[in-house]
Amino acid sequence: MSLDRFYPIFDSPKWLERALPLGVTLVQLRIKDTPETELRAVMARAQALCRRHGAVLVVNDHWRVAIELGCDWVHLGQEDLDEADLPAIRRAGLKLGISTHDYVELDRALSLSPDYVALGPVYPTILKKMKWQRQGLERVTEWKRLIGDLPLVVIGGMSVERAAGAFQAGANIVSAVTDITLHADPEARLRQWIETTR
Ligand SMILES: Cc1ncc(COP(=O)(O)OP(=O)(O)O)c(N)n1
Ligand SMILES: Cc1nc(C(=O)O)sc1CCOP(=O)(O)O
Ligand SMILES: [Mg+2]
Repeated sequence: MSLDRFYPIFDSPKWLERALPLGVTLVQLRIKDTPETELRAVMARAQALCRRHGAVLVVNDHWRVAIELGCDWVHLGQEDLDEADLPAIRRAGLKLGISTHDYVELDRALSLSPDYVALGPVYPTILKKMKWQRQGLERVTEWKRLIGDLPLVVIGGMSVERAAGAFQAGANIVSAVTDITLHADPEARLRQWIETTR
């Protein structure tokens, strides 16, 4: 099953209630600083919403909860990989997306047979402090050459206006957070994203 080209990331199921009815079909729930007991209920809510709308849910970081709930996808960064039980993740049938920011991380990611590779930050991001400088579109093209047929997700400072350039450079999927969540009219912005990427 191929993934949609638009991949928004949200920090609450409340956002899914707004985005899924508009036609978003691939979404990540990225929740930080929430106790695992509470997390389970939040993820279960997200999972139910995605199932109802026929959307793919990617659980960021919380692979144990993803296994417990029988989710389909998990996204892990390099630090997450240090403590993740990859055989358990695979036994549970979870598909795996992995973040990369340089060649060493890409080598490691590819050695783990991911189901997509993410590259970032393509442009500067205001969402979180990162030690990585902007990668730029040339790096997107290089990453696509290096990973071949694996889906390439690009992230970091992405916007509706920047999506076409990223696709031309070789990205398969564009991921975004603040371009939507900080927009004055997030629903209108989501509609623009869907129009631009379909
Ligand atoms: C699609 C996508 N790409 C990259 C990330 C970042 O993951 P990670 O490096 O683990 O950082 P956190 O998001 O956990 O802060 C992502 N979540 N999704
Ligand atoms: C969560 C995340 N990971 C990144 C990476 O490069 O791995 S950039 C990023 C933030 C994306 O938010 P925005 O679309 O608002 O820039
Ligand atoms: Mg992470």
